[in-house]
Amino acid sequence: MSNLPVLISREEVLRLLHNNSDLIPMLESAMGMFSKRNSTEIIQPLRITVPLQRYNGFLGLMPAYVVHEDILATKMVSFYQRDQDSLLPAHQATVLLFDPERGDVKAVMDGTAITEKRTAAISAISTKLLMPPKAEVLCILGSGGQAVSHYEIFTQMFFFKEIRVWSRRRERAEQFARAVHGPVTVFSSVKEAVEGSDVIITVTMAKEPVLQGEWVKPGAHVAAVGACRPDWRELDDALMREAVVYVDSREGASNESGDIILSGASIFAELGEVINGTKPAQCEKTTVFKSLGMGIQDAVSAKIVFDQWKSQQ
Ligand SMILES: NC(=O)C1=CN([C@@H]2O[C@H](COP(=O)(O)OP(=O)(O)OC[C@H]3O[C@@H](n4cnc5c(N)ncnc54)[C@H](O)[C@@H]3O)[C@@H](O)[C@H]2O)C=CC1
Ligand SMILES: O=C(O)C1=NCCCC1
Repeated sequence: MSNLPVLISREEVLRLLHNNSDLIPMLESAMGMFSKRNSTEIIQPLRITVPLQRYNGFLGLMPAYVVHEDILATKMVSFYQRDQDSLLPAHQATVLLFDPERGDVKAVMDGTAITEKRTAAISAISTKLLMPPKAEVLCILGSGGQAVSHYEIFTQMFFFKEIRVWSRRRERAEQFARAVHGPVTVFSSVKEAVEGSDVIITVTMAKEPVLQGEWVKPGAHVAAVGACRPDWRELDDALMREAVVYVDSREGASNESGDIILSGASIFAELGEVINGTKPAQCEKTTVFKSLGMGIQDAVSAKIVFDQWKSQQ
């Protein structure tokens, strides 16, 4: 009979991934491996998304097998476009980590925390590779869970002289500023927040563009994390067409990103190709990294959490 899986809570996942020195190198290694398209090394089908039209939401299923590390996992994530006043969460996820040989589930862990941490870590990798030299001003558009996790890892990994935040409701941006452990300036308009910024992170639930290319400083890097449906946008056509566009996965971006599909922008490279050195990082140009999220990112993060958790029992 198989053993019962262990349950790892949100608090434990956050604690085990906080400041974890394995997260960035393991994500980079998996992304690089993915971009080699060697199907004996990485198996990751396109995300299955089940629309929940009645509730304005989706259920995403994200299985992945990282063969060289022998990590088999799947994430189930629900996400909803809620009314501004709704008290229900926008995202909830669970990750199942399997024993690939036996086929049983070793751990069931909070996937919402994994999603927050790994998505921010991937944006930080894109920024490390693609930001202009001497980047001084960071701008965050949005003030939810991803905004917080991005603030945390970006302040750990980089030094910005100024960090700005904008949110649809100013009081939410002020709430964010009180919640994070460090300086941040609240802006009331996207244009003012963005102008002069060297790195811009978009972490909104917008369906229409919030960021316009004409506001973006030439040479800036944009880590675009929201708008994960083929008809949703965060960035306008001008930005998508003028910038050099990088993605996490060509298949994911071509199927799921409204910013790419609707603007007709061409994809220059995957992040993994830059990591592998097979495509250049065009830091002198305006760059957009369009992130959709990948099962391998969850699998690698779940393995780190499980190994750390086990070592502390
Ligand atoms: N690329 C990836 O791997 C992942 C992407 N995401 C996406 O990142 C985005 C942020 O996620 P969370 O912070 O977890 O969500 P959240 O619900 O905690 O925060 C969303 C933020 O967007 C703002 N917002 C909502 N509608 C807006 C609109 N029409 N215009 C401007 N701002 C609006 C909200 O005020 C809030 O500040 C979402 O689009 C989510 O689907 C989430 C997880 C992984
Ligand atoms: O990768 C993920 O996890 C998600 N991506 C897009 C939206 C919801 C969660």
